Amino acid sequence: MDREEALRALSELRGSIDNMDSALVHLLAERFKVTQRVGRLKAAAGLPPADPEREAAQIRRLRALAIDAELDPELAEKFQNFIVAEVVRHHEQIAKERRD
Ligand SMILES: O=C(O)C(=O)C[C@]1(C(=O)O)C=C[C@@H](O)C=C1
Repeated sequence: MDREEALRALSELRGSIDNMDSALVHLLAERFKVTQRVGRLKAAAGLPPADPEREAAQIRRLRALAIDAELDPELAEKFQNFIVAEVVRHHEQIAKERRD
């Protein structure tokens, strides 16, 4: 493969990466819209921001899905933990704003 061909192939692959990154941003936006509602619901009902049992079940499920999809389950777990930590932070903020 010469340099020209390599650059064409790279550009095509990057187009696909950009489409998938866009999809991820849209999915995350929807997920955070829903978790904001969950945060308000929990704060109104006096429920704790975090639910460790639910989190453990989500990790088990996502690790199994990742293995099935040939994705490193460690990556799936790290990604989920990163997202959920941010959600819990938002829930705590919502609960605090309700108290103040
Ligand atoms: O399901 C809940 O109870 C949520 O608050 C949502 C969520 C999530 O982002 O999936 C976030 C925090 C909880 O610890 C568990 C799950």
